[in-house]
Amino acid sequence: MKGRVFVIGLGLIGGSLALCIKKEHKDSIIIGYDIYPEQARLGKMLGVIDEVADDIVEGAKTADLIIISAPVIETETIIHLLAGQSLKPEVIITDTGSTKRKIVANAASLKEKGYTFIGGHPMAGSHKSGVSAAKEFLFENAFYLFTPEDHIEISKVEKLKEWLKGTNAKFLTVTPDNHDYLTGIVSHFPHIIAASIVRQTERLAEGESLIPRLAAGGFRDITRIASSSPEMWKDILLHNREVLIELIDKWQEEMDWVKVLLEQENSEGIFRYFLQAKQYRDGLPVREKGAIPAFYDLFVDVPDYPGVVSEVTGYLAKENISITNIRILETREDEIYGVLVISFQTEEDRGRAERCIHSCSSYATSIGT
Ligand SMILES: NC(=O)c1ccc[n+]([C@@H]2O[C@H](COP(=O)([O-])OP(=O)(O)OC[C@H]3O[C@@H](n4cnc5c(N)ncnc54)[C@H](O)[C@@H]3O)[C@@H](O)[C@H]2O)c1
Ligand SMILES: O=C(O)C(=O)C[C@]1(C(=O)O)C=C[C@@H](O)C=C1
Repeated sequence: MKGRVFVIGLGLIGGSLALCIKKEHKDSIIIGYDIYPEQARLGKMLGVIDEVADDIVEGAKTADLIIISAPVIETETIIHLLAGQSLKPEVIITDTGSTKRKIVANAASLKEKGYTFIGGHPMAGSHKSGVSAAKEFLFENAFYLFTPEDHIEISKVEKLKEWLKGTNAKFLTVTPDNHDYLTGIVSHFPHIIAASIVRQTERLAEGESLIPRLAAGGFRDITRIASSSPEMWKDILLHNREVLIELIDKWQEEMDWVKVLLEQENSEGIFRYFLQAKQYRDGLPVREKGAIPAFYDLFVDVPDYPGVVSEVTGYLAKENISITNIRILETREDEIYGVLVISFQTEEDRGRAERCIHSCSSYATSIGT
C-alpha cells in the first residue's frame, strides 16, 4: 500500500510497527514523532522511520494512517489534540495501548469530527523500552486485538489490517470492556505480582548481602517483567483499576489458601496445588508467540576457555544463522565445561544451528524441554 504513516510515540512498539509496515509496504513513507526528539532522531538513524515530524500537528495533517504508541494516559491527550486538527477525511487513527475502555471512550471526540478511530493492542512486547529495542518480528504469531465500535465500517478495519499485515500477527476483535478484563488477568496483574516480589525481596535483603547474589534462575524468570517501564505501567494500572482491584482480592484468597495448606502441613494439598498449576501451564500454547513467547533455545556444552563464545557464534555467522540472545549458564568453579544457551527466532534456525555446530566442532548440544 502507498501512503503516509505517522507514528506518535516512537518507542519499542511504535518502532516495531514502523518496521513491520515498511517491510510489507515498501512505498509507504513513515513519519515519526516523539516527545523526546532524540528518540525520533535515533529512529531515523536506525532506519526505523523515513522522516521526523517536528510536532504532532505537522505529522498528522498529511497522514493516511496515524498510530498512537505512547503510554495510555498520554494517548488520551493525543486523541483530543488530533480531534482539534484538520486531518485527511479518510485517515485511520489507531493506538497500541495496553488498555482499551478509557481510550475508546475518549475517542468519541474523534467520532464527533467524523474521523475513524480503531482501538488496537498488539499482545506482544518486552520489558525493554525505546526505539533502539524495536524489532520487526516482535509480533509474529502474537494476537493483535482490535476494539472497533459498531459505527466503524468493516472496510476501514480491513484496511487497517492490510496496513498491519507485516506484523504476521493473529487479528482478533473484542469489546473494550472484555479486552481490559482479559488483559487484566493475563498481563496487567502478573506485572503487579512481579514488581511486588522484587519489592519484598529488596526489603528483606537489607542486612542480608547474600540475597541479591542468590536471586538467580527462578527469581529472574518470574520477575523479568518487573524491569518494564514504570511510566507505562503507572498509566495501565490507573486505567484498569476496577478489574485489578478485583483480581487483588482473588489473589489474597489464593494466598490465604496456601497459608492454610502450610499451617495444616497438608502434604497432599500442597502437591495438588503445584500439580494443578503445572498441568495448566504446560497445556498453554508454547510454540506460538502469544500466551507464552516461543524461546527456541539451544544448549551447547563448551569447554570453559576465553574465546569459545566467539568461536561458536563465528560458525553460525558463516552459515548466516541469526541469533536473538546468548548467555552462559553459571557453572561450578571446578568444572572445565560450561553451557552456552543460544536463542533463535525460529525452530528451523535452531535446527540449522545444531547441524552447523555438529559439523564444525565436537561440542554436544541439546534442545532441552
Ligand atoms: N512494552 C510492551 O510490552 C507493550 C506491548 C503492547 C502494547 N504496549 C503499549 O504500547 C504503548 C507504547 O509502549 P512502548 O513499550 O513502546 O513504550 P516505550 O516507552 O518504548 O515508548 C513510548 C514512547 O512514547 C513517547 N511518548 C510519551 N508521551 C508522549 C507524547 N505525549 N507524545 C509523543 N510521544 C510520547 C515516549 O517518549 C516513548 O519514546 C503503550 O501504550 C503500551 O501500553 C506496550
Ligand atoms: O513480554 C513482556 O515483557 C510483556 O510484558 C509483554 C506484554 C504482556 O504482558 O504480555 C506487556 C504489555 C502489553 O500490553 C502486551 C504484552
